[in-house]
Amino acid sequence: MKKVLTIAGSDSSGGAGIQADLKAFSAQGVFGMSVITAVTAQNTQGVLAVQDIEPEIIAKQIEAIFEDIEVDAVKIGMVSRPVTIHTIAAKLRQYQAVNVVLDPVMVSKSGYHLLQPEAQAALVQELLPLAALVTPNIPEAEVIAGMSIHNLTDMEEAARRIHRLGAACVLVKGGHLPDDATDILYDGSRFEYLAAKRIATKNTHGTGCTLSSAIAANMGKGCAVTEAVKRAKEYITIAIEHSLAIGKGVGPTHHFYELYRKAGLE
Ligand SMILES: Nc1ncnc2c1ncn2[C@@H]1O[C@H](COP(=O)(O)OP(=O)(O)OP(=O)(O)O)[C@@H](O)[C@H]1O
Ligand SMILES: Cc1ncc(COP(=O)(O)O)c(N)n1
Repeated sequence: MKKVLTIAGSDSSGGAGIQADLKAFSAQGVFGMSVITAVTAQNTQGVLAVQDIEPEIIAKQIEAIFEDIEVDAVKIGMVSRPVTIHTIAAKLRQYQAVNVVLDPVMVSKSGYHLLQPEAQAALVQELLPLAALVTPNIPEAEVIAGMSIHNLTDMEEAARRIHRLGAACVLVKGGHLPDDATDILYDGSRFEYLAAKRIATKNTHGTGCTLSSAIAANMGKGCAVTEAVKRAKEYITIAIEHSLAIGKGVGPTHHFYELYRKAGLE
């Protein structure tokens, strides 16, 4: 079985972060492992509090895994602060981690700054060059590329700029634009459009976490980036179609729908 690691924050409500990542890994049939960077007290309505994990413990978690287990892919999510980023980058370089997918989480759907603004530069300088793929949403792509994005042409230009900053491939996600949910993948030479009809639901908590984890899982299974992104896009679309009206706010996606359907448990 392939073994895939998520380095991210814990979401107590189970819709985003580490919890979403591990559910997506299981649904994709890979063995999931986790390095927790921060513990958030969070639900479908917002983030109440965050406790960052000390860098020594983050480093030890990474060491514990890489010293013992072969890691087929790594997904990086919430990284909070500069010292967290330095620690993760140094350890991933030390262990020559492969198939690194970076979801540059900045602000939660509820508006909480999960990445301190002063950590943005470190994320770009230290984590982007380690990434086989980076998956910014529109606001994140705007910050990293230093431009505003209103349409698909702007998304292409942002992808070019982010590629120049050191990421091997860039997936700019269109979930935040008003039209169809079209994402654009750029590998430094060509653009690939991944289109899906916009699903009318408010329950999109953790969509970016789920997508990047499903991509990492498929890369861990040996897919090239384009194939991994195509499979993950199909997965996130089904997970949003069957998203769950849990809680009073923005509910989570439904990871196990496909498995339930196949087993006749729907
Ligand atoms: N309403 C929707 N219908 C269909 N697909 C959607 C919808 N909203 C988002 N998506 C898709 O979900 C994936 C995640 O995109 P999105 O832009 O929401 O990421 P994100 O903002 O990083 O997510 P999050 O911050 O919630 O983890 C993309 O493939 C996007 O196209
Ligand atoms: C621990 C953690 N990681 C990532 C997100 C982003 O997800 P969203 O934008 O849906 O709030 C989150 N809310 N919490």
